[in-house]
Amino acid sequence: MYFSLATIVSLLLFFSFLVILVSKGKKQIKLPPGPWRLPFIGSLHHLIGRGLLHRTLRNLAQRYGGVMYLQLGEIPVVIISSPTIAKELLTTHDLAFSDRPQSTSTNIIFYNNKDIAFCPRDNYWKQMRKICNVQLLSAKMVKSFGAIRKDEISSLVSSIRSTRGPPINMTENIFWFTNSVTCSAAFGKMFKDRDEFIKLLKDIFILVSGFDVADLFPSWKLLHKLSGAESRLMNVHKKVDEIMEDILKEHLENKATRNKGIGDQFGGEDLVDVLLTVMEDAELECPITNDHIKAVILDIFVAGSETSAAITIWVLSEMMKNPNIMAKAQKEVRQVFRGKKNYDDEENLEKLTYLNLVIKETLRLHTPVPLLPPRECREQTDIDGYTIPLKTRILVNAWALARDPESWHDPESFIPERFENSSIDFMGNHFEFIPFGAGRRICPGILFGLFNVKLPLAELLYHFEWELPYGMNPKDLDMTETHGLSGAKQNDLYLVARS
Ligand code: HEM
Repeated sequence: MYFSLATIVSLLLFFSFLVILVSKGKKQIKLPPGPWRLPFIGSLHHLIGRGLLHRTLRNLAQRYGGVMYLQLGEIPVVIISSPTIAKELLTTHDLAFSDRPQSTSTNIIFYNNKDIAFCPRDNYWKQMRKICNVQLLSAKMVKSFGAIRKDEISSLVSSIRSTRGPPINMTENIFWFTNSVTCSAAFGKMFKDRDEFIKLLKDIFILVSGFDVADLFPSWKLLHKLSGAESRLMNVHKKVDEIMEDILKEHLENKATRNKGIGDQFGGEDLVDVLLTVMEDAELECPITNDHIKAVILDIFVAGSETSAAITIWVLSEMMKNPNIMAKAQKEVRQVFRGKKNYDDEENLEKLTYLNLVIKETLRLHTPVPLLPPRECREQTDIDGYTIPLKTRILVNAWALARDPESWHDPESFIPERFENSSIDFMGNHFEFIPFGAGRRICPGILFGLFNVKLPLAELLYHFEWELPYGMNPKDLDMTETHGLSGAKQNDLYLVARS
């Protein structure tokens, strides 16, 4: 059957007319403004090859506003860069925006997102957040890990003391410290595969925090295979799973012996013990299995260790760059600790007022998670006069909020004193400063993380004088941030320690 050209044109005109009529019948939605888009890739050309993502997004937001719309491949994304709009999103509309989108990498690593950080906001997430707040990361539990922290810090101090002269890779040492503390807290002191496990965690962090282009084209299944990322993820996952299975087996055997009253080979209760006890609770709304336990424990490592290590390294770097700040913080630590028999009691950390200001200012200037992990819109919502359609991904640029010139005086400079006599805190109430996020999804590990930052800093200031290697001028210290989604320092920090 053949149609003449005139018939085809008439049909096309008829259908276009129908489409216009139908769309006029629907309520018009007003998307937030954003840069121009290309077919297929959308706005990707505004981001690729333009440097660090959070900086590029801030530059675009300066042109298009605090709420900006991008089309990244097949994914609609809204970027929030204004404290007022962040507040509206994370308080008034938090319920609509507390879901997480699913991605291939987190699905593979976290046992089909059976963890807390990347799982959707469902009853399972609610149950696990509660267990996290009340048991795993409660103030009581975190304080009970004080002995582990003391042990690990004294190994770090001894190892630095024994170096006697040559530059020390502080980035590696601090990363090892935070992971060792987390390992002992999660698995107990007798964990035999610790070194292998910590190495694998580094790989996981790189794979999970990368910007995987394949995730932007979910319908192109082949792209995931071609990029090679999937097989790398499966490989690491398999190795980590074998180690974690062994840990669970050992803990179950230990629990059985303990129940028989034969004694405890592992020392006090660790996070795996707590989760195994939770697993036995027949009243749980969402029963948990070994995979859930493994996913939650991995979460604690991935979400907690790199962030704490990154911020500690930035504090050290900023103090090396600003010798006056270093001198003031060191004087305070020595005054507070001097003459005390138990100087390393963690209560003393609270008395380090100036060091706490330095940490706060570092969290502002070097936001460890510059773009908060993506949220997904679960119902169409109006924000600041614009419509955010269902399933849109939301990226809150916490880094941009912390440098917003309308909220901060001289935002690019490192000035710890700005927080003196200021009520601004990082508990998710001041939207110009949300290094731990805000709303229902706010970080549950703030206390655990802060102990892992304050303790090594205080001890390193107390025991050593610090110098840059090879007579380097503090002005020349490289402060470049890494690529990827973490805001860590790109190059390792090397320092010379004098006892
Ligand atoms: C300085 C250290 C840390 C920083 C800067 C940090 C930052 C963050 C941020 C920005 C989020 C996302 C919040 C949001 O979406 O609004 C988050 C979530 C999370 N963090 Fe932390 N974190 C730190 C330490 C820790 C530690 C030590 C742990 C565990 C021991 C931890 C466990 C988690 C978990 C489980 C989530 C997911 C929460 C959810 O989605 O419900 N974090 N963290």
